[in-house]
Amino acid sequence: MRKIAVLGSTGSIGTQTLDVVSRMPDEFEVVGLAAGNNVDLLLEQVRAFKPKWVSAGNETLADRIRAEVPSGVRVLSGESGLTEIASRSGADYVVCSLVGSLGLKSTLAAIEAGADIGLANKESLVTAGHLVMDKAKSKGVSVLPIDSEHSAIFQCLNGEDVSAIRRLIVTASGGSFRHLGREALAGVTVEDALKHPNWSMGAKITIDSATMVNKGLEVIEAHWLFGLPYDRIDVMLHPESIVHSMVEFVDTSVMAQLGNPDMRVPIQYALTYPQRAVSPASPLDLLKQGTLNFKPMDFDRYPCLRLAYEAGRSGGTATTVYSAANEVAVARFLRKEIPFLAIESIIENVLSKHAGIPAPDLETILETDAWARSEASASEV
Ligand SMILES: NC(=O)C1=CN([C@@H]2O[C@H](COP(=O)(O)OP(=O)(O)OC[C@H]3O[C@@H](n4cnc5c(N)ncnc54)[C@H](OP(=O)(O)O)[C@@H]3O)[C@@H](O)[C@H]2O)C=CC1
Ligand SMILES: CC(=O)[C@@H](O)[C@H](O)COP(=O)(O)O
Ligand SMILES: [Mn+2]
Repeated sequence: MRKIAVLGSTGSIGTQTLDVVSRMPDEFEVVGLAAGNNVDLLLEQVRAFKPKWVSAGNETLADRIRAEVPSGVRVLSGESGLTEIASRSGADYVVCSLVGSLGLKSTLAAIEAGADIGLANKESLVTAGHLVMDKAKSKGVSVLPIDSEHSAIFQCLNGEDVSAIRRLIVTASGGSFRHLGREALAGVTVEDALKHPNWSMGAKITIDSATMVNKGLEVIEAHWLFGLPYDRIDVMLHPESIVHSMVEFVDTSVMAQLGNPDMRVPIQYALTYPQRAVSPASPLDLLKQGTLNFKPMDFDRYPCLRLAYEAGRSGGTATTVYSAANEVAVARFLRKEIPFLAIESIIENVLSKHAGIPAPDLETILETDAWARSEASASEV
Protein backbone atom coordinates (compact mmCIF):
# COMPACT_ATOMS: atom_id res chain seq x y z
CA MET A 1 0.00 0.00 0.00
CA ARG A 2 1.34 3.44 -0.93
CA LYS A 3 1.28 6.26 1.60
CA ILE A 4 0.05 9.39 -0.15
CA ALA A 5 -0.03 13.08 0.75
CA VAL A 6 -2.04 15.62 -1.25
CA LEU A 7 -0.90 19.25 -1.21
CA GLY A 8 -3.78 21.45 -2.33
CA SER A 9 -6.38 18.80 -1.42
CA THR A 10 -9.36 21.18 -1.55
CA GLY A 11 -8.76 22.40 -5.12
CA SER A 12 -9.93 21.08 -8.46
CA ILE A 13 -7.04 18.61 -8.83
CA GLY A 14 -6.87 17.86 -5.10
CA THR A 15 -10.54 16.85 -4.83
CA GLN A 16 -10.35 14.75 -7.99
CA THR A 17 -7.21 13.06 -6.65
CA LEU A 18 -9.08 12.11 -3.48
CA ASP A 19 -11.98 10.85 -5.62
CA VAL A 20 -9.54 8.58 -7.48
CA VAL A 21 -7.89 7.45 -4.24
CA SER A 22 -11.25 6.71 -2.59
CA ARG A 23 -11.94 4.15 -5.33
CA MET A 24 -8.70 2.29 -4.55
CA PRO A 25 -8.77 1.81 -0.77
CA ASP A 26 -6.45 -1.23 -0.93
CA GLU A 27 -3.79 0.67 -2.90
CA PHE A 28 -3.47 3.99 -1.03
CA GLU A 29 -3.43 5.24 2.53
CA VAL A 30 -3.79 9.03 2.82
CA VAL A 31 -1.21 10.17 5.39
CA GLY A 32 -1.22 13.92 4.74
CA LEU A 33 -3.60 16.61 3.49
CA ALA A 34 -2.74 20.28 3.04
CA ALA A 35 -4.89 23.18 1.88
CA GLY A 36 -5.35 26.91 2.22
CA ASN A 37 -8.58 28.61 3.32
CA ASN A 38 -11.30 26.06 2.63
CA VAL A 39 -11.23 24.59 6.09
CA ASP A 40 -14.79 23.20 5.92
CA LEU A 41 -13.88 20.99 2.98
CA LEU A 42 -10.51 20.13 4.51
CA LEU A 43 -12.27 18.97 7.68
CA GLU A 44 -14.63 16.83 5.62
CA GLN A 45 -11.62 15.27 3.90
CA VAL A 46 -9.89 14.71 7.24
CA ARG A 47 -12.95 12.88 8.57
CA ALA A 48 -13.18 10.74 5.42
CA PHE A 49 -9.49 9.85 4.96
CA LYS A 50 -8.13 10.13 8.52
CA PRO A 51 -4.65 11.44 7.69
CA LYS A 52 -2.14 11.76 10.55
CA TRP A 53 -0.80 15.07 9.18
CA VAL A 54 -2.93 18.07 8.17
CA SER A 55 -2.08 21.64 7.24
CA ALA A 56 -4.29 24.70 6.76
CA GLY A 57 -3.52 28.16 5.38
CA ASN A 58 -2.92 29.85 8.74
CA GLU A 59 -2.90 29.21 12.50
CA THR A 60 -6.48 30.39 13.08
CA LEU A 61 -7.75 27.87 10.55
CA ALA A 62 -5.44 25.20 11.98
CA ASP A 63 -6.98 25.79 15.43
CA ARG A 64 -10.42 25.09 13.98
CA ILE A 65 -9.13 21.75 12.75
CA ARG A 66 -7.36 20.94 16.04
CA ALA A 67 -10.68 21.35 17.84
CA GLU A 68 -12.23 18.61 15.69
CA VAL A 69 -9.59 15.90 15.27
CA PRO A 70 -8.10 13.27 17.62
CA SER A 71 -5.03 14.44 19.57
CA GLY A 72 -2.64 12.17 17.61
CA VAL A 73 -3.18 14.18 14.41
CA ARG A 74 -0.44 16.76 13.72
CA VAL A 75 -2.11 19.98 12.55
CA LEU A 76 0.20 22.54 10.98
CA SER A 77 -0.23 25.73 9.01
CA GLY A 78 1.18 28.02 6.35
CA GLU A 79 4.13 27.42 4.05
CA SER A 80 6.06 25.46 6.68
CA GLY A 81 3.02 23.19 7.09
CA LEU A 82 3.17 22.40 3.36
CA THR A 83 6.88 21.52 3.40
CA GLU A 84 6.53 19.48 6.62
CA ILE A 85 3.70 17.42 5.18
CA ALA A 86 5.72 16.97 1.99
CA SER A 87 8.78 15.75 3.88
CA ARG A 88 7.76 14.40 7.31
CA SER A 89 4.35 12.77 6.96
CA GLY A 90 5.87 9.47 5.85
CA ALA A 91 4.34 9.80 2.38
CA ASP A 92 6.13 7.85 -0.33
CA TYR A 93 3.98 9.58 -2.98
CA VAL A 94 3.12 13.28 -2.92
CA VAL A 95 0.55 14.87 -5.22
CA CYS A 96 1.55 18.50 -5.79
CA SER A 97 -1.69 20.23 -6.67
CA LEU A 98 -1.10 23.66 -5.19
CA VAL A 99 -1.55 26.57 -7.53
CA GLY A 100 1.33 28.90 -8.39
CA SER A 101 5.02 29.03 -7.54
CA LEU A 102 4.00 28.57 -3.91
CA GLY A 103 4.25 24.87 -4.83
CA LEU A 104 8.00 24.98 -5.47
CA LYS A 105 9.42 24.57 -1.96
CA SER A 106 7.08 21.74 -0.97
CA THR A 107 7.73 19.93 -4.28
CA LEU A 108 11.48 20.18 -3.62
CA ALA A 109 10.96 19.06 0.00
CA ALA A 110 8.98 15.99 -1.09
CA ILE A 111 11.67 15.04 -3.61
CA GLU A 112 14.41 15.59 -1.02
CA ALA A 113 12.52 13.20 1.29
CA GLY A 114 12.55 10.58 -1.49
CA ALA A 115 8.83 10.59 -2.35
CA ASP A 116 7.64 10.06 -5.90
CA ILE A 117 5.73 13.06 -7.21
CA GLY A 118 2.42 13.32 -9.02
CA LEU A 119 2.87 16.79 -10.49
CA ALA A 120 -0.05 19.02 -11.37
CA ASN A 121 1.64 22.21 -10.14
CA LYS A 122 3.22 23.20 -13.47
CA GLU A 123 4.40 26.55 -12.05
CA SER A 124 7.08 24.79 -9.95
CA LEU A 125 8.67 23.46 -13.17
CA VAL A 126 8.28 26.78 -14.97
CA THR A 127 9.86 28.77 -12.17
CA ALA A 128 12.70 26.33 -11.40
CA GLY A 129 12.56 23.30 -13.69
CA HIS A 130 16.28 22.63 -13.49
CA LEU A 131 16.20 22.49 -9.67
CA VAL A 132 13.20 20.16 -9.58
CA MET A 133 14.43 17.78 -12.29
CA ASP A 134 18.04 17.71 -11.05
CA LYS A 135 16.93 16.92 -7.51
CA ALA A 136 14.55 14.22 -8.75
CA LYS A 137 17.38 12.65 -10.72
CA SER A 138 19.84 12.77 -7.84
CA LYS A 139 17.27 11.33 -5.41
CA GLY A 140 16.12 8.67 -7.90
CA VAL A 141 12.47 9.67 -7.61
CA SER A 142 9.88 9.78 -10.39
CA VAL A 143 8.07 12.95 -11.39
CA LEU A 144 4.83 11.70 -12.96
CA PRO A 145 2.85 14.25 -14.96
CA ILE A 146 -0.77 14.94 -14.03
CA ASP A 147 -1.30 17.83 -16.47
CA SER A 148 -3.44 16.27 -19.23
CA GLU A 149 -1.12 17.20 -22.14
CA HIS A 150 1.97 15.90 -20.37
CA SER A 151 0.24 12.73 -19.27
CA ALA A 152 -0.72 12.25 -22.93
CA ILE A 153 2.88 12.75 -24.08
CA PHE A 154 4.16 10.47 -21.31
CA GLN A 155 1.73 7.77 -22.43
CA CYS A 156 2.65 8.21 -26.12
CA LEU A 157 6.36 8.05 -25.33
CA ASN A 158 6.02 4.86 -23.30
CA GLY A 159 9.73 4.94 -22.43
CA GLU A 160 11.07 5.80 -25.92
CA ASP A 161 14.34 7.72 -25.99
CA VAL A 162 14.42 11.47 -26.72
CA SER A 163 16.49 10.68 -29.84
CA ALA A 164 13.45 8.88 -31.33
CA ILE A 165 11.28 12.01 -31.09
CA ARG A 166 11.02 14.56 -33.87
CA ARG A 167 8.67 16.87 -31.96
CA LEU A 168 5.99 17.11 -29.33
CA ILE A 169 2.64 18.55 -30.37
CA VAL A 170 0.82 20.09 -27.42
CA THR A 171 -2.87 20.70 -28.08
CA ALA A 172 -4.69 23.87 -26.95
CA SER A 173 -8.44 24.43 -26.72
CA GLY A 174 -8.15 28.19 -27.38
CA GLY A 175 -9.79 29.05 -24.05
CA SER A 176 -12.91 30.99 -23.12
CA PHE A 177 -12.52 33.71 -25.77
CA ARG A 178 -11.45 31.60 -28.72
CA HIS A 179 -14.45 32.81 -30.72
CA LEU A 180 -13.33 36.46 -30.31
CA GLY A 181 -10.74 38.48 -32.26
CA ARG A 182 -8.23 40.63 -30.38
CA GLU A 183 -10.26 43.82 -30.84
CA ALA A 184 -13.15 42.24 -28.86
CA LEU A 185 -10.95 41.27 -25.89
CA ALA A 186 -10.69 44.76 -24.40
CA GLY A 187 -14.02 44.65 -22.60
CA VAL A 188 -14.38 40.97 -21.64
CA THR A 189 -15.47 40.17 -18.09
CA VAL A 190 -14.04 37.99 -15.36
CA GLU A 191 -17.25 35.96 -15.32
CA ASP A 192 -16.94 35.18 -19.04
CA ALA A 193 -13.22 34.46 -18.75
CA LEU A 194 -14.00 31.82 -16.10
CA LYS A 195 -16.17 29.81 -18.52
CA HIS A 196 -13.76 27.31 -20.06
CA PRO A 197 -15.31 25.55 -23.07
CA ASN A 198 -14.23 22.00 -22.11
CA TRP A 199 -12.79 21.75 -18.60
CA SER A 200 -13.94 22.66 -15.09
CA MET A 201 -10.80 23.91 -13.32
CA GLY A 202 -9.55 26.37 -10.70
CA ALA A 203 -9.82 30.10 -11.45
CA LYS A 204 -6.14 30.79 -12.15
CA ILE A 205 -5.64 28.06 -14.76
CA THR A 206 -8.95 28.96 -16.43
CA ILE A 207 -7.75 32.54 -16.94
CA ASP A 208 -4.35 31.19 -18.06
CA SER A 209 -6.15 29.12 -20.67
CA ALA A 210 -7.98 32.22 -21.97
CA THR A 211 -4.71 34.19 -22.32
CA MET A 212 -2.82 31.13 -23.67
CA VAL A 213 -0.38 31.54 -20.78
CA ASN A 214 -1.45 28.02 -19.77
CA LYS A 215 -0.02 26.69 -23.03
CA GLY A 216 3.11 28.79 -22.50
CA LEU A 217 3.55 27.25 -19.05
CA GLU A 218 2.90 23.81 -20.56
CA VAL A 219 5.53 24.24 -23.29
CA ILE A 220 8.09 25.08 -20.59
CA GLU A 221 6.79 22.21 -18.43
CA ALA A 222 7.24 19.82 -21.39
CA HIS A 223 10.77 21.10 -21.95
CA TRP A 224 11.74 20.13 -18.40
CA LEU A 225 9.76 16.89 -18.14
CA PHE A 226 10.82 15.42 -21.48
CA GLY A 227 14.16 17.15 -22.11
CA LEU A 228 13.40 18.55 -25.58
CA PRO A 229 14.54 21.93 -26.93
CA TYR A 230 11.85 24.52 -27.62
CA ASP A 231 12.09 24.21 -31.41
CA ARG A 232 10.88 20.61 -31.03
CA ILE A 233 7.80 21.52 -28.96
CA ASP A 234 4.87 22.80 -31.04
CA VAL A 235 1.39 23.93 -30.09
CA MET A 236 -1.71 23.22 -32.19
CA LEU A 237 -5.25 24.51 -31.67
CA HIS A 238 -7.71 21.68 -31.10
CA PRO A 239 -11.06 23.05 -29.90
CA GLU A 240 -12.55 19.73 -28.74
CA SER A 241 -9.83 18.81 -26.15
CA ILE A 242 -10.18 15.15 -27.10
CA VAL A 243 -6.64 14.64 -28.42
CA HIS A 244 -4.71 15.59 -25.28
CA SER A 245 -1.36 15.87 -27.12
CA MET A 246 0.80 14.00 -29.62
CA VAL A 247 4.35 12.84 -30.23
CA GLU A 248 5.82 12.74 -33.74
CA PHE A 249 8.71 10.27 -33.99
CA VAL A 250 11.68 10.45 -36.37
CA ASP A 251 10.14 7.77 -38.60
CA THR A 252 7.09 10.13 -39.09
CA SER A 253 4.81 7.99 -36.91
CA VAL A 254 2.55 10.12 -34.75
CA MET A 255 1.20 8.79 -31.45
CA ALA A 256 -1.73 10.55 -29.80
CA GLN A 257 -3.63 9.98 -26.57
CA LEU A 258 -7.38 10.60 -26.72
CA GLY A 259 -10.18 10.68 -24.20
CA ASN A 260 -13.08 12.76 -22.98
CA PRO A 261 -11.89 15.73 -20.90
CA ASP A 262 -11.80 14.25 -17.37
CA MET A 263 -8.79 14.93 -15.17
CA ARG A 264 -9.42 11.78 -13.14
CA VAL A 265 -7.85 9.82 -16.02
CA PRO A 266 -4.39 11.48 -16.00
CA ILE A 267 -4.48 11.76 -12.20
CA GLN A 268 -5.19 8.04 -11.89
CA TYR A 269 -2.49 7.12 -14.41
CA ALA A 270 0.08 9.14 -12.43
CA LEU A 271 -0.99 7.22 -9.31
CA THR A 272 -1.14 3.71 -10.75
CA TYR A 273 1.73 3.92 -13.31
CA PRO A 274 2.91 1.61 -14.82
CA GLN A 275 -0.41 -0.18 -14.26
CA ARG A 276 -3.80 0.97 -15.54
CA ALA A 277 -7.01 0.67 -13.58
CA VAL A 278 -10.73 0.96 -14.33
CA SER A 279 -11.85 4.61 -14.28
CA PRO A 280 -15.25 6.22 -13.63
CA ALA A 281 -14.65 8.55 -16.61
CA SER A 282 -17.10 8.21 -19.49
CA PRO A 283 -15.58 6.27 -22.40
CA LEU A 284 -14.81 8.17 -25.60
CA ASP A 285 -17.24 7.44 -28.41
CA LEU A 286 -15.56 8.71 -31.59
CA LEU A 287 -18.60 7.85 -33.68
CA LYS A 288 -20.71 10.17 -31.53
CA GLN A 289 -17.93 12.76 -31.53
CA GLY A 290 -17.81 12.61 -35.33
CA THR A 291 -15.30 15.35 -36.09
CA LEU A 292 -12.03 16.51 -34.58
CA ASN A 293 -10.60 19.88 -35.66
CA PHE A 294 -7.02 21.15 -35.72
CA LYS A 295 -5.75 24.64 -36.53
CA PRO A 296 -2.33 26.29 -36.48
CA MET A 297 -1.48 28.39 -33.44
CA ASP A 298 -1.91 32.13 -34.04
CA PHE A 299 0.87 33.91 -32.14
CA ASP A 300 -0.55 37.37 -32.96
CA ARG A 301 -3.88 36.45 -31.41
CA TYR A 302 -2.15 34.89 -28.41
CA PRO A 303 1.05 36.90 -27.73
CA CYS A 304 1.48 35.33 -24.26
CA LEU A 305 2.51 32.09 -25.95
CA ARG A 306 5.19 33.91 -27.94
CA LEU A 307 6.45 35.46 -24.68
CA ALA A 308 6.65 32.00 -23.11
CA TYR A 309 8.78 30.63 -25.95
CA GLU A 310 11.04 33.70 -25.70
CA ALA A 311 11.38 33.28 -21.92
CA GLY A 312 11.99 29.54 -22.29
CA ARG A 313 14.68 30.07 -24.90
CA SER A 314 16.34 32.76 -22.73
CA GLY A 315 16.39 30.23 -19.89
CA GLY A 316 17.64 31.07 -16.38
CA THR A 317 15.32 33.35 -14.44
CA ALA A 318 13.24 34.51 -17.45
CA THR A 319 10.61 31.79 -16.94
CA THR A 320 10.50 32.59 -13.20
CA VAL A 321 9.59 36.16 -14.15
CA TYR A 322 7.05 35.03 -16.77
CA SER A 323 5.21 32.87 -14.25
CA ALA A 324 5.36 35.25 -11.26
CA ALA A 325 4.30 38.32 -13.26
CA ASN A 326 1.41 36.32 -14.70
CA GLU A 327 0.28 35.12 -11.25
CA VAL A 328 0.04 38.68 -9.98
CA ALA A 329 -1.62 39.96 -13.17
CA VAL A 330 -4.24 37.17 -13.06
CA ALA A 331 -4.96 37.89 -9.39
CA ARG A 332 -5.43 41.58 -10.24
CA PHE A 333 -7.76 40.69 -13.13
CA LEU A 334 -9.78 38.35 -10.88
CA ARG A 335 -10.13 41.21 -8.37
CA LYS A 336 -11.40 43.34 -11.29
CA GLU A 337 -8.57 45.86 -10.85
CA ILE A 338 -7.29 45.56 -14.42
CA PRO A 339 -8.77 44.64 -17.82
CA PHE A 340 -8.11 41.25 -19.44
CA LEU A 341 -5.58 42.57 -21.96
CA ALA A 342 -3.50 44.11 -19.16
CA ILE A 343 -2.44 40.59 -18.15
CA GLU A 344 -0.27 40.27 -21.25
CA SER A 345 1.03 43.84 -21.10
CA ILE A 346 2.11 43.35 -17.47
CA ILE A 347 3.95 40.11 -18.29
CA GLU A 348 5.68 41.74 -21.26
CA ASN A 349 6.55 44.87 -19.27
CA VAL A 350 8.05 42.98 -16.32
CA LEU A 351 10.00 40.64 -18.62
CA SER A 352 11.40 43.64 -20.52
CA LYS A 353 12.80 45.10 -17.27
CA HIS A 354 14.48 41.85 -16.22
CA ALA A 355 18.16 41.15 -16.75
CA GLY A 356 18.19 37.35 -16.86
CA ILE A 357 20.37 35.31 -14.51
CA PRO A 358 21.59 31.95 -15.88
CA ALA A 359 21.48 28.71 -13.83
CA PRO A 360 19.89 30.35 -10.77
CA ASP A 361 19.99 28.64 -7.36
CA LEU A 362 16.90 28.48 -5.14
CA GLU A 363 17.67 31.74 -3.36
CA THR A 364 18.02 33.57 -6.69
CA ILE A 365 14.76 32.04 -7.93
CA LEU A 366 12.93 33.20 -4.80
CA GLU A 367 14.42 36.71 -5.01
CA THR A 368 13.53 36.95 -8.71
CA ASP A 369 10.01 35.71 -8.02
CA ALA A 370 9.56 38.38 -5.32
CA TRP A 371 10.97 41.09 -7.61
CA ALA A 372 8.67 40.12 -10.49
CA ARG A 373 5.66 40.09 -8.17
CA SER A 374 6.39 43.54 -6.87
CA GLU A 375 6.93 44.89 -10.41
CA ALA A 376 3.69 43.28 -11.61
CA SER A 377 1.75 44.65 -8.64
CA ALA A 378 3.04 48.16 -9.32
CA SER A 379 2.60 48.01 -13.12
CA GLU A 380 0.34 50.78 -14.36
CA VAL A 381 -2.19 49.73 -16.98
N1 LIG B 1 -7.71 22.03 -12.48
C1 LIG B 1 -7.26 21.32 -13.51
O1 LIG B 1 -8.02 20.62 -14.19
C2 LIG B 1 -5.80 21.35 -13.84
C3 LIG B 1 -4.88 22.01 -13.02
N2 LIG B 1 -3.56 21.95 -13.30
C4 LIG B 1 -2.61 22.62 -12.42
O2 LIG B 1 -2.79 22.10 -11.11
C5 LIG B 1 -2.53 23.10 -10.13
C6 LIG B 1 -3.76 23.24 -9.25
O3 LIG B 1 -4.81 23.75 -10.04
P1 LIG B 1 -6.32 23.73 -9.54
O4 LIG B 1 -6.58 22.48 -8.78
O5 LIG B 1 -7.14 24.07 -10.71
O6 LIG B 1 -6.32 24.98 -8.53
P2 LIG B 1 -7.39 25.34 -7.42
O7 LIG B 1 -7.37 26.81 -7.29
O8 LIG B 1 -8.67 24.67 -7.68
O9 LIG B 1 -6.77 24.68 -6.10
C7 LIG B 1 -5.60 25.18 -5.52
C8 LIG B 1 -5.31 24.46 -4.21
O10 LIG B 1 -4.18 25.10 -3.61
C9 LIG B 1 -4.54 25.49 -2.28
N3 LIG B 1 -3.84 26.72 -1.91
C10 LIG B 1 -3.87 27.91 -2.56
N4 LIG B 1 -3.13 28.82 -1.88
C11 LIG B 1 -2.64 28.18 -0.79
C12 LIG B 1 -1.81 28.56 0.28
N5 LIG B 1 -1.31 29.80 0.39
N6 LIG B 1 -1.48 27.62 1.21
C13 LIG B 1 -1.96 26.37 1.12
N7 LIG B 1 -2.75 25.94 0.12
C14 LIG B 1 -3.08 26.84 -0.82
C15 LIG B 1 -6.04 25.72 -2.32
O11 LIG B 1 -6.55 25.67 -1.01
P3 LIG B 1 -7.94 26.39 -0.58
O12 LIG B 1 -8.88 26.22 -1.72
O13 LIG B 1 -8.32 25.61 0.63
O14 LIG B 1 -7.63 27.82 -0.28
C16 LIG B 1 -6.44 24.54 -3.20
O15 LIG B 1 -6.46 23.36 -2.43
C17 LIG B 1 -2.17 24.37 -10.91
O16 LIG B 1 -0.79 24.46 -11.04
C18 LIG B 1 -2.81 24.12 -12.27
O17 LIG B 1 -2.16 24.83 -13.31
C19 LIG B 1 -3.08 21.26 -14.38
C20 LIG B 1 -3.94 20.62 -15.22
C21 LIG B 1 -5.36 20.64 -15.04
C1 LIG C 1 -6.95 19.91 -18.15
C2 LIG C 1 -5.66 20.53 -18.43
O1 LIG C 1 -4.64 19.89 -18.50
C3 LIG C 1 -5.63 21.99 -18.65
O2 LIG C 1 -4.30 22.47 -18.66
C4 LIG C 1 -6.30 22.19 -19.96
O3 LIG C 1 -5.49 21.61 -20.92
C5 LIG C 1 -6.56 23.61 -20.26
O4 LIG C 1 -6.91 23.68 -21.57
P1 LIG C 1 -6.33 24.72 -22.62
O5 LIG C 1 -5.21 25.48 -21.98
O6 LIG C 1 -5.92 23.90 -23.78
O7 LIG C 1 -7.52 25.58 -22.85
MN1 LIG D 1 -3.04 21.08 -19.28
